[in-house]
Amino acid sequence: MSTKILIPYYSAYGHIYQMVQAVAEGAKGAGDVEVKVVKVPEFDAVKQAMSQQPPYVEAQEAQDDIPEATLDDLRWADGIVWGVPTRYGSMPAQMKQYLDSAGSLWMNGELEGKATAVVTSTGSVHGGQESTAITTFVPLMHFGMIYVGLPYGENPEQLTTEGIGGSPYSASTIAGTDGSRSPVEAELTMASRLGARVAKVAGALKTI
Ligand SMILES: Cc1cc2nc3c(=O)[nH]c(=O)nc-3n(C[C@H](O)[C@H](O)[C@H](O)COP(=O)(O)O)c2cc1C
Repeated sequence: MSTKILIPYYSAYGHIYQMVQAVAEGAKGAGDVEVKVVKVPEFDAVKQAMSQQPPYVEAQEAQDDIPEATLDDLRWADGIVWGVPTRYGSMPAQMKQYLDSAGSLWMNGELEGKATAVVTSTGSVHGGQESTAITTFVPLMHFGMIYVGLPYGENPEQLTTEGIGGSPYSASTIAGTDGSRSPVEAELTMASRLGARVAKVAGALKTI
């Protein structure tokens, strides 16, 4: 039976959306893998507040066809890669609301033993690349998931003094303080490798 990888994400301006597409490609390339990309619901208040901001409106329109994340998606998955842009050094409330809505799954241990990983994005180089991944790790441990990082051996791009994303804790990108930077090849490559790694780990865990 194929390994099922779920990629729930939130992306206001499209950077995380690009990164999770790379994760999906990597996961699909890892063998008999089925991938589902889903977006967590946006808040009405944010939709309204941003309705006159073209970068937000255009990025949302590009995601129109992506289905909204449900709790059954989490049940369906063997492995889950979360797409989590930074808000004040940690996850956005939209993503937290989705995690909080999964209380019944936590109570029933339904996510225990599933492989998991994080893809993140910040405005600036030091704006929370690592803190967002590490703080997202915390609820994932409460769910009993098995966290998959981004090893240096497989991702030598991390060994750099340049301002690019990627750390042992997560694949990541930098949006730029005005949002004008797009994910670069090295960041997309690391995201893709992370997708493949989670798919392989999730597949192996199914056999235990
Ligand atoms: C309310 C808010 C808080 C933010 N906080 C941070 C932050 O703490 N550090 C940072 O580098 N960028 C911060 N940003 C920038 C976002 O992280 C950036 O827009 C995002 O990573 C882009 O991803 P997206 O295009 O997928 O939405 C913040 C943006 C907003 C709207």
